[in-house]
Amino acid sequence: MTLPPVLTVDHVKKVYVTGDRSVEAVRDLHFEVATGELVCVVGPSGAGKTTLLRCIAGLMDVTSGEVRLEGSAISGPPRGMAVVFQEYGRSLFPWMTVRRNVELPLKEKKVPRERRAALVDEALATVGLDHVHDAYPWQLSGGMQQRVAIARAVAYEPQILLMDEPFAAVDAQTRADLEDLIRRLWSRLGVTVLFVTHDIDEAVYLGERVLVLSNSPTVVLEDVPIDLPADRDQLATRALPRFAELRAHVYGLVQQAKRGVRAVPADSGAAASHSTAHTTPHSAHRERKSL
Ligand SMILES: Nc1ncnc2c1ncn2[C@@H]1O[C@H](COP(=O)(O)OP(=O)(O)OP(=O)(O)O)[C@@H](O)[C@H]1O
Repeated sequence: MTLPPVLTVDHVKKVYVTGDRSVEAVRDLHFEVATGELVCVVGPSGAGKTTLLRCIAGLMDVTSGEVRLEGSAISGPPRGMAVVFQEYGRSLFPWMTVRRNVELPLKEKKVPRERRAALVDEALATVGLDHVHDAYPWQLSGGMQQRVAIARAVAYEPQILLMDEPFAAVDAQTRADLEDLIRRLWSRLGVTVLFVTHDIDEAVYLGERVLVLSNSPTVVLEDVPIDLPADRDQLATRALPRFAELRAHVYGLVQQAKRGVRAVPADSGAAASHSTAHTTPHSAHRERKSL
């Protein structure tokens, strides 16, 4: 049985208009994300990745087309979404403790006090920060602050978690740890994740699918299924020949996108030619392990 899409991006177009100038950032983006999928989005700089995420998050109106969450059109920030941005320093309130930062959206959602406390405790424990409840964000490292931002998103119990370059500002080791944290959270909570990144290796390592965008005005150049085993490991997964094939395929697509290619033949790449060990989102769910 196929699950209905939790998210539908239905022929979305976005034109920025400033005075008498207009920029067509997104021309015609169309894709669906099924419940429980982890989908990564890559594309050249300026392809419209942030624009797309802001439209999905209801932070900006689309020019035409529609974004639907569980079949209902989005016309403002929907309750069922949480967003983690790159600038953790700006997304946390420096005058509030870690605990208060994580709790704030739950207060706004009118979650009762006891339930709030339980959700905050669990989220901070899940990201490995149960020892810093009373610290202030500025007392923590960059990687820890980004964990707080992730805990805040997770405590909110979103149907869909949007992430915009969330690890771009942390060091390589922390980045690898946070990637594994996202895989574990996704696996344990069954949350749907849409993850925007510049990093092709990261997209292939994390995703069950990678959407490669053309350059602006943007369309989906290719929707690449990532048929790697669901249980991922920074060393073993990245050493797989299939990982190298997929990385090369996505890299090639991004290079084409930079040159202005806007459509690729359906049977052109490694991704399409490999069918063994394919892990669908639903079979992946069955294989996932607990934290
Ligand atoms: N507020 C705005 N007003 C006018 N044009 C904008 C605005 N924001 C973005 N753009 C334009 O829209 C296009 C897409 O920008 P966007 O920031 O969404 O791309 P991106 O893929 O996220 O870029 P990057 O990877 O460099 O972060 C670019 O041409 C950009 O100049």
